[in-house]
Amino acid sequence: MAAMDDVRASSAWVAARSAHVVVDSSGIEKAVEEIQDSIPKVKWDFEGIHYFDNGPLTVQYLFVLDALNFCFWPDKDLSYDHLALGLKEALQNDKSVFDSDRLQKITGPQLRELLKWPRPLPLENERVRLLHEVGLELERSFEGKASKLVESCGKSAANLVALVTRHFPGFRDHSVYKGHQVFLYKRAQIFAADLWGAFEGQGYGEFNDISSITIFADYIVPAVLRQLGVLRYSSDLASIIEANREIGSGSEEEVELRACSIYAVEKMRELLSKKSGNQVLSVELDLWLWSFGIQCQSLQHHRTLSIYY
Ligand SMILES: Nc1nc2c(c(CN[C@H]3C=C[C@H](O)[C@@H]3O)cn2[C@@H]2O[C@H](COP(=O)(O)O)[C@@H](O)[C@H]2O)c(=O)[nH]1
Repeated sequence: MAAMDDVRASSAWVAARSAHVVVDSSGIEKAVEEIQDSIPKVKWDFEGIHYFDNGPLTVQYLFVLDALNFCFWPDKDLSYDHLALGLKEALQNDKSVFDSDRLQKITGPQLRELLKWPRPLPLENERVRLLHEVGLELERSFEGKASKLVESCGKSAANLVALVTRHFPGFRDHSVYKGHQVFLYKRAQIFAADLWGAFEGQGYGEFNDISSITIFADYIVPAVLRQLGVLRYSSDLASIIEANREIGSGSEEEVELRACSIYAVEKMRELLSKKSGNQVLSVELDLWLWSFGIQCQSLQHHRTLSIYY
């Protein structure tokens, strides 16, 4: 559980000292009141864009997908959907496309071609480097297979997050805030959640501690939480976001946006279980918040160049 305790404790630490973002407890009460009778259930892959064959190749696909699941906004026409669908089609055309030896050799133009994207991808060199890292470490420690990585976590999502962040530096999503190390682990956690969602809690998606996962702090969820009145921003931060000005990776503003989102949803979750007596999963709340966010055209989000989300 240690990896998930780190995420919860360090997010709470930030929320207690946050200057630019406020978690509004009356906003939480209101949001919870609205959804307590029926938390809107959103089906994983509601978009119908992911590869799924119920076997190890799906695990390889999801790991590659989540290795690249970040920073789409610098290209206004690009979104997560293009990535999920592009990788799915690439795999359908060539079952060995994500073999670890091929990942280690992939180039920017090849990745672009796989995704049928006509111009360089945002942070393309980093995306390529991360695929090389994934290929190399999978080969070195897991017989080239992401499915072996998942098999070695003993049906624990928290172990999987710990294992992924230990072996793959590109997944070590953390910052230092006011001298304190803060763990957010967005892509490592979403990998566990994607397995759970895709395999419907069975086989490679069976985790006996899926409730230990938090939400995935990206650039959509904070914007939704703000819209719901759960988060409030300082006027300076609000005007930076409104003007589409970039926020530096690791800046106090950026860490607060992400950590306060995790903390606020944990609070929502506590309140929901207190009121209904049922345990609510962060994974479910995340998917509801995120799917609401991407369907909301007018939602403005913060812009940070980051490989983590
Ligand atoms: N919190 C959270 N963030 C998520 C996802 C997903 C996709 N999850 C899949 C799993 C099952 C579903 O069926 C989904 O397809 C992507 N993102 C993040 O959003 C941003 C992309 O935005 P835009 O540029 O507009 O496409 C980017 O930071 C990306 O990393 C999620 O579920 N939760």
